[in-house]
Amino acid sequence: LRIVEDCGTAELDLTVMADKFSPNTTSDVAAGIWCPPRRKMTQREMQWLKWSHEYLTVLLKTPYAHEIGVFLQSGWIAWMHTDFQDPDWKDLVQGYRHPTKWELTHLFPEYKDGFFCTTFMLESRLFLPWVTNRLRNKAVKFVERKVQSLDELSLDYDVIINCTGVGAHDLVGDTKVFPARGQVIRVKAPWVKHWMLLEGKHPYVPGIPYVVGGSTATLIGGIRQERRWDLRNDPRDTKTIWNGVTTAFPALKDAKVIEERTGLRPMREEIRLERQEKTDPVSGRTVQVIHNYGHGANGITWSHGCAKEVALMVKQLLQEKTIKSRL
Ligand SMILES: Cc1cc2nc3c(=O)[nH]c(=O)nc-3n(C[C@H](O)[C@H](O)[C@H](O)COP(=O)(O)OP(=O)(O)OC[C@H]3O[C@@H](n4cnc5c(N)ncnc54)[C@H](O)[C@@H]3O)c2cc1C
Ligand SMILES: CC(C)C[C@@H](N)C(=O)O
Repeated sequence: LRIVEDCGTAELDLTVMADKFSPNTTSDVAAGIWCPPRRKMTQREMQWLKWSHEYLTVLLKTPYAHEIGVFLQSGWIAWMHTDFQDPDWKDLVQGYRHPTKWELTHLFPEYKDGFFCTTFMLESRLFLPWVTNRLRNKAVKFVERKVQSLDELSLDYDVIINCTGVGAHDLVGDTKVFPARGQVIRVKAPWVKHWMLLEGKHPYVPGIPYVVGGSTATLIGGIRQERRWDLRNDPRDTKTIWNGVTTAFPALKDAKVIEERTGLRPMREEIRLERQEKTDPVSGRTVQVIHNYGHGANGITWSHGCAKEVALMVKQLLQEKTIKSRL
């Protein structure tokens, strides 16, 4: 969508290729809260976050924001330790502050610190169908296909944008990418109006439970299993989620279950967003690859900022006239 909006379609013939489309992607499993990781950010990462935030600000003011899953929600991260450090992006979200004494005493007993803020929600299960329709209306093609190697595409396309998430591990043999398996339960609990995420080992709350209000359902979770690849819902994880969430937030005990989903967060030490020139081993034809994957537990948060940089790279390629038109 960013490429279409920033580069136009006049010069471009675009195809979106994937083995799974919405509602069957990792992004469809995500809660969709705009919350970056709490680590030191580079200047480039801060730029992506600013671009993402700006884009959501524009979407929020459209009359169809609610239909595409964009809205604001306030909430807390409660932190078990006293060493909590304010993140570099704290001024991008609204009203960032530490929890009050009342909140720590009554909402998050035993937790020591954390923060409260108001931030965006972007629900992929509503947003992705909207993007798909918009792209179809711009004559962008959609092809369901599993790609085994980028070489398969180098005869038919001038630019390949590799946004394969955890799939990049096999597709381009990037062993730095690995899954952090997550499982979530969508429940009917319209009384939940805030997100709450508990972090660190608590004396009696099991796991790392979280609750996030959505436009039609509330999402509860807290599973994070590194290097586990299977996508089936595991009843042991269901139990862990229920025990953690209902111990911390007893009002959820009677919430009706709508569905359970499992997804693989595409973990990588840093996001890979870079250009690479590839020469087809058989034909000798050169193709431009833009890699954009490895967004970890926060891919919805990064998405528009990274997409904007990809669009700038495509624009640059068009200016260099190194490509013709097929993406
Ligand atoms: C439980 C859970 C909760 C989360 N909550 C949040 C949240 O609240 N906020 C947030 O910012 N992030 C959250 N995330 C993280 C976020 O979901 C991911 O970072 C994001 O979805 C990654 O998006 P992606 O497009 O890179 O990957 P995906 O959504 O996995 O999309 C990759 C696409 O590439 C295709 N593909 C892969 N390999 C191939 C191949 N070889 N051939 C063809 N197609 C291929 C796939 O079929 C898919 O269509 C959460 C993740 C989980 C699991
Ligand atoms: C919903 C969020 C509080 C947590 C989400 N990023 C996850 O990876 O599960």
